[in-house]
Amino acid sequence: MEYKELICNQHNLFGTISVPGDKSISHRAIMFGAVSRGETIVRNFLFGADCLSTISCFRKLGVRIEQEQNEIKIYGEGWNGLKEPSSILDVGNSGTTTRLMLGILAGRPFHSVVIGDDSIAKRPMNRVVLPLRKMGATINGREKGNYTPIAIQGGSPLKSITYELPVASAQVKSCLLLAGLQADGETTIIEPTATRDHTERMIQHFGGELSVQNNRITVKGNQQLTGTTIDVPGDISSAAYFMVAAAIMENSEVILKNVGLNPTRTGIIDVLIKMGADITIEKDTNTSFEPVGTVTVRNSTLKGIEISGDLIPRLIDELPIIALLATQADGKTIIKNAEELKVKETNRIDAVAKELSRLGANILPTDDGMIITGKTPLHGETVSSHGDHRIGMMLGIASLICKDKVTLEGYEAIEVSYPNFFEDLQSLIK
Ligand SMILES: O=C(O)C1=C[C@@H](OP(=O)(O)O)[C@@H](O)[C@H](O)C1
Ligand SMILES: C=C(OP(=O)(O)O)C(=O)O
Repeated sequence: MEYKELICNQHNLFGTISVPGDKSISHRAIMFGAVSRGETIVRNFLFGADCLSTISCFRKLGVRIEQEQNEIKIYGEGWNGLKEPSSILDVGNSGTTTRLMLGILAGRPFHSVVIGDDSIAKRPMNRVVLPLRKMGATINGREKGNYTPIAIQGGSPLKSITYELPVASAQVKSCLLLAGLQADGETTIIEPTATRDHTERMIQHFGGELSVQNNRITVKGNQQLTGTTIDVPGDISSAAYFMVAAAIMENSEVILKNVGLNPTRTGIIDVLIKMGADITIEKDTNTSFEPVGTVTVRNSTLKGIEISGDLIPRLIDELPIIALLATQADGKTIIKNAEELKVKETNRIDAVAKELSRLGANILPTDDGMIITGKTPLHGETVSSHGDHRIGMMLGIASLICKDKVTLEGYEAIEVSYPNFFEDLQSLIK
């Protein structure tokens, strides 16, 4: 566990940055490139630990993936280009890699074993294992297949299904769409609430067929995809830390370029607007399959709001930094319907409440979210990332407004999605 003394007692943040590539899109670019025929070029790929785990797994599955300067080249040979791995597929800390890859492996005629770190070993896999078994895959694992290590044997032709998701999860939806692309017949996934649609966009970008009607997504089986070029937008989940920092620090203005503005991901912008933040959005015109633009945030007076319902999947990973934002807003912020936070890299309801309370925030964990009462001044303390990148970065921003020294335990966790987070933050401190 590494300790880092964080930057504290700052009053303004000023400048322009481009955050690194989107994590969800980077994972998918590797996976779709790997199962397509022909070359795929990925620009602005996120070189974070999670996406590197995806590359390492697909290399073990026999796919040639090369890094050339800042680009990744994937030499796909179609679904049949994947080969039985001779060693365990290690997903590290990445839930996205685990769940999406299982959807691909379910249709491949070989045996593989998937393992990850201690956090992955606690994250529920039944949400993908049960429907994949319905489609015909043989999956075994700890606690009847709910936890890694998981062994999967594909081979028998996959049966298409119509499946209503019990939880709003883009990972489960994507896993089943990836299996559905290899199945006989049409697979339909019904979502309770819209979740990020990067997989749907990517299927079409790689030349596949897909139809979306309201909350029903249908893919035809036995589809062969074709390699393409992907420009990964900047990750709005990473940009969120600087949006919040600029909103809560006196005399600040941060301009974020090339931020992904897919409407299934922009809940953080809706929240900032509703709380009274000074924020402007300028969409780029020459966007490809994912919208991007420039987001400018300046300091302003903020008020507490309720965050619940359909909004939750549109900002699920931003809730730790939104909790910090709420500590600097007047009145109560109530976060509801966010029980999914309990099964992320750590239990994010408990971790956020515990660490922000240590810094002096008034925050009450609830069964499906939290209640934050502001505005509270924050003070220095030793805090922990709980091995979770999003908690680590949220505390990195919190320390900026703490009066005195904050030490972060487990700061190496931020490698997962934003290896240069502290360097980029430092560049905005004037
Ligand atoms: O599909 C994806 O890329 C992701 C979906 C979300 O997870 P769930 O599908 O579990 O909600 C999100 O929390 C995760 O960071 C990335
Ligand atoms: C939950 C996250 O990722 P994953 O599920 O891929 O581990 C995240 O990045 O916040």
